[in-house]
Amino acid sequence: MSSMTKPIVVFDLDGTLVDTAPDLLDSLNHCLAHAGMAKVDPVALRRFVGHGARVMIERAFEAQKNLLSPEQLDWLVGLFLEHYSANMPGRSQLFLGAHEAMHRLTAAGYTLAVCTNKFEALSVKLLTELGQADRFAAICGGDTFSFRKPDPRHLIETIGRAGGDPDRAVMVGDSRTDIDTAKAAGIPVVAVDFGYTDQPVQTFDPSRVISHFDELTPDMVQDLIMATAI
Ligand SMILES: O=C(O)COP(=O)(O)O
Ligand SMILES: [Mg+2]
Repeated sequence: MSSMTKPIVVFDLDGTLVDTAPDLLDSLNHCLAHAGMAKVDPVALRRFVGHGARVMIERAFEAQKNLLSPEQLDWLVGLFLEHYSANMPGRSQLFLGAHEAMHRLTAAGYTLAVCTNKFEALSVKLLTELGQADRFAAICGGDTFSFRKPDPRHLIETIGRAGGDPDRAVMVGDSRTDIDTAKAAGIPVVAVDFGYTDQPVQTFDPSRVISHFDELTPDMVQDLIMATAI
């Protein structure tokens, strides 16, 4: 571990940094309407997100007993991407206090990065349109590598691209996927309880749970890194 390497905080995107659900829902419903299927409501969406657009669409169709062929799924993913990308940033906004929390961490000497199962191009575009992309030393999506969360390599390689050290890193996420990923990587994980999960995040035993970004302080992050450094 080099003393020159800055400690790093890696954020999940959908449901953690940015409240994207209204736009994901609009674009998913656009696909369902095209296929003559019923719309999904915001509560049901929570069961479908977390593993990228392809899995979201597949699960939404499965829930209506519609099993898609790979060709149909390809077509629907294309339809989704076109609609979602064209309407971006839509109603998506940073969660309350996220801006200030990132600013505090950067001022305290932390590197920031994003590790998301969203497509990389969509993630970069969304963060750019929200004026946030420049804060991050790396933005790695579900298609950046040949593996993605919950594979711990997605997190480890994101840290690598950002010039960080996995021994001085903390993950922040909203789902079981994020918590499992961080645990498998041996990295402490702060769970937000306002994101997209159909079970309470406490169920998955994260290192900490926060209900507002005001709670994510440099002191908390440092304590978590110190606790794993022994
Ligand atoms: O959009 C998804 O399904 C997952 O995205 P996330 O990894 O940023 O939560
Ligand atoms: Mg998420």
